[in-house]
Amino acid sequence: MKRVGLIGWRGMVGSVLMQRMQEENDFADIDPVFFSTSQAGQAAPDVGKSGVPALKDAFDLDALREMDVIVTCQGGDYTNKVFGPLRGSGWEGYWIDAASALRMADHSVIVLDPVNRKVIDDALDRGVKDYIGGNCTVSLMMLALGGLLEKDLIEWVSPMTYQAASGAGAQNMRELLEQMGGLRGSVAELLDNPGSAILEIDRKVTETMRDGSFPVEHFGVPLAGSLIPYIDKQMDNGQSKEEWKAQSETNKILGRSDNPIPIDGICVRIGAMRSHSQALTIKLRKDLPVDEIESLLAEANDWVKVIPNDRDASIQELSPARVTGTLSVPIGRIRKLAMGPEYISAFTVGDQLLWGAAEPLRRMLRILQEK
Ligand SMILES: NC(=O)C1=CN([C@@H]2O[C@H](COP(=O)(O)OP(=O)(O)OC[C@H]3O[C@@H](n4cnc5c(N)ncnc54)[C@H](OP(=O)(O)O)[C@@H]3O)[C@@H](O)[C@H]2O)C=CC1
Ligand SMILES: N[C@@H](CC(=O)OP(=O)(O)O)C(=O)O
Repeated sequence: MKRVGLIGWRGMVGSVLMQRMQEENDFADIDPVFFSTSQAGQAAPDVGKSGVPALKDAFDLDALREMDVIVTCQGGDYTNKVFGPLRGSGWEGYWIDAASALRMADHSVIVLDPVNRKVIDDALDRGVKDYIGGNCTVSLMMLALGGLLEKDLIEWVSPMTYQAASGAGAQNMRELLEQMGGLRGSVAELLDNPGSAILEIDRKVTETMRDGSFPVEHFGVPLAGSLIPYIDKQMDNGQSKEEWKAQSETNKILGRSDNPIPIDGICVRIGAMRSHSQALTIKLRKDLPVDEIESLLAEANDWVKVIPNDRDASIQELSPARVTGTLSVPIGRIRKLAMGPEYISAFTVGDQLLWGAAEPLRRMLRILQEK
């Protein structure tokens, strides 16, 4: 049984990973060892197994070196600090990581096995040891478009995203709710009176949002009742780092970095809690009928679900409210665009903590166990 070191397991992504591993009974097949950067010595979480040691220090290279596999959701700073010295000390175990730090490294593979199992298997055969989860928006888009990507039917994609607060972290989710509550509170009396003027309500809400006491410590600006058209760092070419990831990561996942599919759009943070949505403009390599496109998409994997392009099905099925907490990746609003027969639209939604972060990692751990 493989000794698996788990780091970052009590964070937001890590907790979702733990929950999924328990649901799928993954702990039965591994020998888990839990680490912490701040709580070494405390009791390990109960995963229904005896003999699990107390939390080890996540910076203790000797303890880490004893692991056959390390799974970390602790974040890029931790990876940058520990990975180099650990490998430098001769450790040859498998490193599975949610953070972006090693994604584009030559020695790593980005894992999304329903889409790139072959790339993963080839890498395992070549002795690659570093397997990194993709960016949430990228993984969710690729699961949704798997059927078209597999058949190389996409010439280019422009994703315009509507990303949830969870992508920015736990504190940001809390801040979004504080902002929502603050806005509601500022007009409570007016709302209680059905006869009050809506423009007065609107004026007060806007005033509250712009007030210096409005909670914006984590987002920097209001998100509730507003949006933020920039995610991650600023790059010199005008893209945000989140926008840059779309093309670079997708093509690395597909193993076609030398013949990349152009993918570029604008990433926007909206006031959803933990599911990302994206509106896609796609240029196909040829004119395909919509029903054929839908069949290809629907057949690609067990999680994608094609939603008919009608109003009721779209508003019921294609929303964060519907998708959050599930592994389902619905895609709908598929239709030909006015630009020509090769141009189609689509809209897709997915839980960014499940398929967007935790699920590809636990599945990679499963793949290692099969080997
Ligand atoms: N948020 C996201 O959507 C995504 C995040 N990622 C990656 O995963 C990394 C971790 O993200 P995320 O899970 O959001 O980070 P969190 O901030 O939720 O957790 C990170 C670590 O903070 C420590 N911690 C301190 N106080 C607490 C507390 N009260 N509750 C829980 N943990 C606490 C824990 O480490 P310790 O036990 O050592 O103290 C924990 O592992 C990111 O940096 C990113 O690289 C990847 C994809 C998506
Ligand atoms: N940047 C993503 C979340 C994330 O953690 O992405 P990455 O794993 O690429 O750093 C978002 O804000 O929604």
